[in-house]
Amino acid sequence: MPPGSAPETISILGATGSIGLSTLDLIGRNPDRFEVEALTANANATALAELAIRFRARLAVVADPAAYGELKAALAGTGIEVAAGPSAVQEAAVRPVSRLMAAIVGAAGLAPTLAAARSGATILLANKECLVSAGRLFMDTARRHRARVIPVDSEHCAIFQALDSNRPEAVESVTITASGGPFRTWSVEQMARARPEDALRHPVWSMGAKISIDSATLMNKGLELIEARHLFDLEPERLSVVVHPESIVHGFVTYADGSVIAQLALPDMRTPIAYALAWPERLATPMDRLDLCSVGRLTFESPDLQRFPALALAQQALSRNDGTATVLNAANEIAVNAFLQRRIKFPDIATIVDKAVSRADTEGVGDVESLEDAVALDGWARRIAGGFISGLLTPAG
Ligand SMILES: NC(=O)C1=CN([C@@H]2O[C@H](COP(=O)(O)OP(=O)(O)OC[C@H]3O[C@@H](n4cnc5c(N)ncnc54)[C@H](OP(=O)(O)O)[C@@H]3O)[C@@H](O)[C@H]2O)C=CC1
Ligand SMILES: CC(=O)[C@@H](O)[C@H](O)COP(=O)(O)O
Ligand SMILES: [Mn+2]
Repeated sequence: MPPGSAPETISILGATGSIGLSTLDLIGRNPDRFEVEALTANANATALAELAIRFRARLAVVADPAAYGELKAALAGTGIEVAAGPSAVQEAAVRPVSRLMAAIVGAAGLAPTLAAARSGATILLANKECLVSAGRLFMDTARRHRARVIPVDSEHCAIFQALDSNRPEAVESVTITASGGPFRTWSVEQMARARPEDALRHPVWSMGAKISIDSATLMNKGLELIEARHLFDLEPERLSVVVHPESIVHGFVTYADGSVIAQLALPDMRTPIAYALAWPERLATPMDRLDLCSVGRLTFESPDLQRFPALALAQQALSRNDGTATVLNAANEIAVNAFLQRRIKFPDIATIVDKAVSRADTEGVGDVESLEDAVALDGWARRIAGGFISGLLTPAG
């Protein structure tokens, strides 16, 4: 940023979460460079109010209307605007800002992030489910309204940096890495007994609960393949996953001449977030630097689709152009919640997603041409997955 420039304004959807807090950590370290416009959360009014005060936000919004009273009371006399409800989150998302961090977890992020795309915003996209649920619609909308989409997901930030935008035809393949999650070396029998606390213990990253469970099933990598397809407009055949337990290499692009361009960094989300906050500039970060001699060895292996069927399910959805990925995503959200509530076992997550996708196939999956299509298909898949969980439905009907 040139000296004397006005600060950039930033809004954060999902400010109280893991990505939201890491973003605010960087903003707090650069008070001359960034100002906060709007912060949103779901129901965590106390944490949101504290952040809004500390970062001098102009607006604080909770999606859950039941949390409005608590937020209003906590911000009384501060001059910070307060609002509640999904439509207020959407209004926060379209407030004019320099950059919008989209870090709501799950398909709940789709409507506000799509609204931001329609407003032509510069979107720092962490909310991968929005691209899984409605990737073509989202990217077409962004293109039509000249919204810029800068990836935040670590692998996609890596690919974004490794891609040569002048030579898209020279890209042979794109590979994203997976840590392998907490169960990388566990047998099927061990995984059948895995408890939520085991699955939440990620070996490398500290993240929110939903993405941590997705990492344990490897569904996260499947969602990321679909995310990459839409973000970079790549054919499914060019996309692959390699397991890399050290999580130092985040992704790489193989070019027609055999060159492989990778991005490496210690696993800390503040690095990709800093990249997105400053692109095309670079923001200084306070973390340790990668020292390859102290890391010593970088190892790689193929994902085991037998032990991790969720990845195989997502790979099948990757090559479909209809709403299969919308169904996969919604059923996964329901199954992950049920596992976290100890209502189902760990392997049931993939089984329920499989059953929901098969049911959609049998009934004929529609296309996702609009937000309404995505919301309807998402709702249908949630009901179907919920029915399977409750044992009310059988695969035959
Ligand atoms: N954490 C990470 O390191 C990474 C995360 N991502 C992606 O970023 C996104 C956020 O992940 P993460 O920060 O871990 O998630 P968290 O669970 O830590 O935070 C989620 C945020 O979304 C808010 N939220 C939850 N539900 C709703 C809703 N229905 N409406 C509005 N807001 C809601 C939460 O508010 P409240 O606190 O009130 O519940 C919270 O602010 C996900 O899509 C994830 O896949 C991608 C790469 C890495
Ligand atoms: C930090 C990040 O980008 C996560 O999506 C991460 O990739 C999760 O770890 P896994 O590689 O285990 O899924
Ligand atoms: Mn990732």
